[in-house]
Amino acid sequence: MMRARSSPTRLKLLVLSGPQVGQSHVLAPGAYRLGKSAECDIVLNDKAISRQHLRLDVSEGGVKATDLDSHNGSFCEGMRFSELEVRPGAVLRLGSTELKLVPESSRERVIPPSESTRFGGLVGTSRRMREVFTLLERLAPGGADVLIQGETGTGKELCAEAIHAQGPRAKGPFVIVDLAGIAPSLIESELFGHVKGAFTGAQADRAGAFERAAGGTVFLDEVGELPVEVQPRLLRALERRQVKRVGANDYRALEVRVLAATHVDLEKAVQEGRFRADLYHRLAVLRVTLPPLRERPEDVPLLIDTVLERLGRPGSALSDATRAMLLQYPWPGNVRELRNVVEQVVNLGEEALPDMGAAPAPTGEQRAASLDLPFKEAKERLIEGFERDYLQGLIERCGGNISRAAREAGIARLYLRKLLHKHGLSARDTDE
Ligand SMILES: Nc1ncnc2c1ncn2[C@@H]1O[C@H](COP(=O)(O)OP(=O)(O)OP(=O)(O)O)[C@@H](O)[C@H]1O
Repeated sequence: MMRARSSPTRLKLLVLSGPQVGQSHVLAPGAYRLGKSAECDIVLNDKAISRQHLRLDVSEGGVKATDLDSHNGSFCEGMRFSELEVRPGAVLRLGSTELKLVPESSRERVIPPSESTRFGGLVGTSRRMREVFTLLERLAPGGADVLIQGETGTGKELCAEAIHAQGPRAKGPFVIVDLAGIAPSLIESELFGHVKGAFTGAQADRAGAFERAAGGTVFLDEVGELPVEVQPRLLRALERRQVKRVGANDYRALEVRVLAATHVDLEKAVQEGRFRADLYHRLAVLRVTLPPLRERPEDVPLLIDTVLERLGRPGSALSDATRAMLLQYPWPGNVRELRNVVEQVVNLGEEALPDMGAAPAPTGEQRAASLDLPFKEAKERLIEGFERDYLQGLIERCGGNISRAAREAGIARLYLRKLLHKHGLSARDTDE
């Protein structure tokens, strides 16, 4: 096999299940054959795998997987494929063997997927979600603080509720603080409370969220929005389990579990100086990452049924054709968007489907395909794709700041917020 002398980001293949579970294979650039035959580069002794089952072509540009006409087929995220560009994080399944592509430096270990397809209100049949359930089953009863990461709509709040409900302080209060929805100047008092006269408008003593959550759990949503000057205070509260109201002199000891969630990459925020490294490390001791829905389409059918059940509607409320369409969609707004679409279809009928809003950005191939559609539909698709590309670039350029992005694009902030919402994108709505 040919190997290049060096490669910048090497990948490895982690065997998640099957007879070789726990093994890993570093993938230098080159071609690899996977199968039961001893002649293969990666031998997998799995009865349901063909002698020569799959080929992986690894180059610096990526990894291409080609099924070698195997008897039982090759699958990725529940779909059978004959040829596929595999991105890091993807899980391939051959027979009863699952293989995950991860960076070589990854310290990720094999997590056995939970037997259960739910944890509290969270449901999911995919391996990724059942791994999350295993972590949650281990973490929740201990009562430790947990950082929950995931894109918007992936279920972070639901996850926090479930950790609280299955933790030692389940009988205590569950207090939510949405840090993105509070003016930065009021955050400290919201969290820790204040004494009368501490600032203009502080007309009486007031307990903060930490005190109100005493004996229970405080959930800090969008913790990445915490102003830098308040960050040392949160760090102190986490380390010493005590808080001081704004304007007070004394600290009060608190028995409280702290759960925090973020949809932004906090590690990047640390590198950019927007988030303190010490606070990040304290928060990230125990982490749970909820995968985006587009990486686990196997979960879509159960999620649809769960939404229908919550609406008190039978599974037959959605036709097979609609279900098939929902399976194809990339869900930029994740489970929240799926829930909204199912509700819309149930209430307005299946003709509501073409107005699903956030159409995916069309690839070159899809753009060409849309030339076959009726003019109006083709035009709408292209515009949606353009909007999404434009907004993504804009938000990235403006560091996620809505005010700056609206100024740069020459549109009103409210309109920009609506557009972002429509496309399941998020940004910070703060005044600079
Ligand atoms: N795995 C899941 N199973 C069932 N329902 C889910 C799941 N994930 C999310 N939901 C539902 O999707 C909606 C959005 O979830 P939630 O509010 O917890 O997301 P979030 O990650 O906190 O979003 P944001 O970052 O925008 O605050 C809720 O209605 C929630 O009940």
